[in-house]
Amino acid sequence: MSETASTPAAVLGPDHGYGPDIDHVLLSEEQIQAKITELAEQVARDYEGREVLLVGVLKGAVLFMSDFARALRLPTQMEFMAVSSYGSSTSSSGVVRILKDLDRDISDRHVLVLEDIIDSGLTLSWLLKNLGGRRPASLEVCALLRKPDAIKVEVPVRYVGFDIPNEFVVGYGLDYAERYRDLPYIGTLKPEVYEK
Ligand SMILES: O=P(O)(O)OC[C@H]1O[C@H](OP(=O)(O)OP(=O)(O)O)[C@H](O)[C@@H]1O
Ligand code: HPA
Ligand SMILES: [Mg+2]
Repeated sequence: MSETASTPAAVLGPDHGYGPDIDHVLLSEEQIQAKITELAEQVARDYEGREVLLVGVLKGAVLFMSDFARALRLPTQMEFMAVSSYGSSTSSSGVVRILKDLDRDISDRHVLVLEDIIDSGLTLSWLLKNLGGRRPASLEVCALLRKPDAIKVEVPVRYVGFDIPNEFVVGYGLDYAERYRDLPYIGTLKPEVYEK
């Protein structure tokens, strides 16, 4: 579904005042929430009888983590790692920096990494190597979004919400220069926003 900037506010839902900056909505709040329910049901089936350790990749995955954890009907624990490779740019620097590491040892744990987006794949590829070295019992990825046409490094991903076109998107955790993370939907920005 692709809606235009003229989509009525009632359809878009709350936009926190960002509405004028949005070019078009790629995924509505309803589509995102329905997909999360679907992903959580699949994960609950696959991990039945095991305790899952959700590792949220900050900051982008913060909204996804909070909705996914509530939808997942399994006992889970949560850890967060903060990494950054984009800064204020719309393309990856390719250099992944750990801003905050996990608080606990993950050896022998069933780790499910929650990511908001796989774009070039550089962040996740680096992260999986890093976490894999800590000897978890299992290590899988659940990503809400993936851009198949932007991939530079193939990464094994067990669960994917949506494959999307190769456009820079914001909302539902995803930022441009730290803005728009709080939007409940995912959309693109008007070109003039980048020129500001
Ligand atoms: O596949 P890639 O090209 O590596 O891009 C994906 C990563 O980029 C974003 O994080 P970012 O570095 O912007 O940090 P943030 O989550 O704090 O916004 C996003 O949240 C992913 O972690
Ligand atoms: O399309 C994107 N939007 C926001 N942040 C991102 N980080 C990687 N890709 C994106
Ligand atoms: Mg970012």
